[in-house]
Amino acid sequence: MGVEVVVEGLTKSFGKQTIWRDVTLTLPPGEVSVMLGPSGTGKSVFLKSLVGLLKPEQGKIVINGVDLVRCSEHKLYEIRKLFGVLFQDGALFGSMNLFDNVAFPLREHTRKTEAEVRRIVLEKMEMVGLVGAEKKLPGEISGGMRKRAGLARALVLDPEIILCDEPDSGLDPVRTAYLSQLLIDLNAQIDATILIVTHNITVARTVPDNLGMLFRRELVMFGPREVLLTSDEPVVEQFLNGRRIGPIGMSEEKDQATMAAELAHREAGHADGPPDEDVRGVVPQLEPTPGLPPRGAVRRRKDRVMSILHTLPPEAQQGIIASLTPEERSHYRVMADAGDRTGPITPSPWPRQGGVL
Ligand SMILES: Nc1ncnc2c1ncn2[C@@H]1O[C@H](COP(=O)(O)OP(=O)(O)OP(=O)(O)O)[C@@H](O)[C@H]1O
Repeated sequence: MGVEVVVEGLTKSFGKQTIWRDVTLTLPPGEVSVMLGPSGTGKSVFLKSLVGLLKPEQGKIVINGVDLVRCSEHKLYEIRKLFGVLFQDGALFGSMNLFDNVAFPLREHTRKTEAEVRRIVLEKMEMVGLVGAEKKLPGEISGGMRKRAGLARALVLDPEIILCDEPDSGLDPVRTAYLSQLLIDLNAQIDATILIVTHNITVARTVPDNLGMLFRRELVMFGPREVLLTSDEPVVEQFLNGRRIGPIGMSEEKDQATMAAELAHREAGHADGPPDEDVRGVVPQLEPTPGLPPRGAVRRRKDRVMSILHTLPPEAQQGIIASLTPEERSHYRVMADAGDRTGPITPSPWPRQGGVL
């Protein structure tokens, strides 16, 4: 199973520019999380900090009891082996074919024989649907294939934590849907902890167990997907709906006067793109492809989320309860019309036999 990543009070600056401050969140083991945020809010800096490529000035990143911010280079090297990272552009070596690109971490970091390297590389290339493309150069394949090759390379050291920086950038909506399914299938197969940075709202609504957002140098929220998907925070509403009107501006946040002027223009009839559609709300989460094992994280997450249900906003509670099966409702002792719970839930034991949940 993937490992837990605990981030506490993390602050990162470059010179006088604070990128974000006091970020606290936990990536639960084996769960899939997505981090949203307008361009330039430091999502990539956050991923690079998690893997130890950048050093935050304050706070902790604790993995397996080791604080990456303060540990020795030797410990950092050991902890880094738990990670597989898919960088934004795939970061493939242009002069190496896909096989050698994917084999690179194995040849660099392990003493495996060429026969073992071959077996592992072909296994991972099959997982991402690249069998037969081993001899191609990165320049000879499509962007989607490059992403998948980057993912295969991120998988060769059997990572327990996978970080994906905009895995969908440059992909068409259909390829993005395939990539989303691939990430969920991978999670079902290897149960790794996954953090994805994306601007794609469909990915954010359908892939993760947890959702977070960075804005104005802070973590606006991070938690079960239902919380962000039903939030009325203006910045969340603007971002999910892709609207111009709201606190996010072209280069930075807007001041109150600009926001008021934009609203006045709209009220005076200025066309502002498509009609006001609100995509907020909880939609079903992607499931692994039939035939694959169920995701181990699903049951663990349900137990975790139900234990904190009473602390969540009523809309999120309703979204969570609506997604429960009848067996789960009875296990968690939830009434059909429940919502807006104010006290913790005491689950009853799972039945010995009975349907798969
Ligand atoms: N090594 C660095 N030195 C100085 N500033 C940096 C460095 N890396 C990133 N930054 C700055 O940190 C800020 C956040 O950058 P980052 O790439 O993390 O944003 P992002 O949220 O991932 O943006 P996007 O969504 O556009 O990819 C930017 O202002 C960037 O210029």
